[in-house]
Amino acid sequence: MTQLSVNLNKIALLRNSRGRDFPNVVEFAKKFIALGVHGITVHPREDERHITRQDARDLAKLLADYPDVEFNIEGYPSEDFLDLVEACNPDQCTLVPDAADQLTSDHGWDVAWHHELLEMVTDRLKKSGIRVAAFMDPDLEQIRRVADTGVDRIELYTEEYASTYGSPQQDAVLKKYIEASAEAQRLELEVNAGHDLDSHNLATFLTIPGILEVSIGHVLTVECIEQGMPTVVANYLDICKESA
Ligand SMILES: CC(=O)[C@@H](O)[C@H](O)COP(=O)(O)O
Ligand SMILES: NCC(=O)COP(=O)(O)O
Repeated sequence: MTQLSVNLNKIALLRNSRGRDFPNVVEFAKKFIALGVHGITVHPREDERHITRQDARDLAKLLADYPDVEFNIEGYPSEDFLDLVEACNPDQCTLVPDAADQLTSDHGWDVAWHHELLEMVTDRLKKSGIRVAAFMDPDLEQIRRVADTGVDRIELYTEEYASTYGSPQQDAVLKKYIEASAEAQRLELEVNAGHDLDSHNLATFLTIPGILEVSIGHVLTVECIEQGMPTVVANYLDICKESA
């Protein structure tokens, strides 16, 4: 069964839009946990446009009381980010090659350029007992290169899958992800996935064998506004239960 990790970035974005602590990110984490999600994901960006460093610390404190709920912190491994991750000590850190001015995450690592950085950061975080994942395109050559950096997992960047879902390109694109996931597992890398997954496209994606975790936030948040959190979370958990 694939684990569902809910990304709280957009709850924080709403909170930041009014200059007071409402909606409260920790309270929404509790609501999602009460509905049965397996994990909480946040992506504290340098400009704190949504999740702040304090949010991450507050969530770390909350999740210490929920040992069965995983905490995943995503971000670019700057010194400031790494200090925050070590202070929060999450179950997992997902390394994302985002520049500070990017609108959102839109590519995986180019390991040829960043091999040394990934190797050094991974070694540092694993010494704290943190599982390390690398945010990757479904690119076989990049996945082969990342295998010897020491990362435990990859997170497949699924925007291309989501944007072609339901189009004539769907099957060819899905095949790329099937092959990328299989190659990662052949190299003894575990596989997560995320970005633009939603309640319509997720079930087909989870026909790919061995997807351990999906992290979902943007569309899930909108679906919760439309349909209510209980209905939406129950639907995602049902889909995750049926994963290959
Ligand atoms: C890494 C990834 O694809 C997402 O987890 C990312 O956190 C999205 O960031 P925004 O919510 O800032 O678009
Ligand atoms: N790693 C993906 C994630 O955490 C959430 O991505 P999205 O669902 O907000 O696109």
